[in-house]
Amino acid sequence: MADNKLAAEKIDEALAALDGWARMEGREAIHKSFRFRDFNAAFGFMAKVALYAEKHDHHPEWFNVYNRVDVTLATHSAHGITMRDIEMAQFMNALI
Ligand SMILES: C[C@H](O)[C@H](O)[C@H]1CNC2=NC(N)=NC(=O)C2=N1
Repeated sequence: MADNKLAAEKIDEALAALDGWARMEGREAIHKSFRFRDFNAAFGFMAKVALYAEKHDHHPEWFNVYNRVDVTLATHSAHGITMRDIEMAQFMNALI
């Protein structure tokens, strides 16, 4: 079930195939820092992710400065990392 917290080994297995993503220290979440050519490219990425987020009712935590988008993914309702986070990370990686 997509809403169940994943076991540590499942997360590591998934992250091995997810370029740039890593577990966060001190929090059950995954993180990646994306760099783009400029703000327009960064914001275009965010716009596509925003549509995905609304469609799937799953929303990223992110911080944008110019061409940088720092993303943290966790499933708040599960207090941890679920397949929803892995699938969103896969979607983000497929956009770049
Ligand atoms: C009410 C609404 O469905 C929930 O708050 C959704 C919205 N987006 C969410 N996003 C994330 N990342 N985790 C959640 O638990 C979550 N819950």
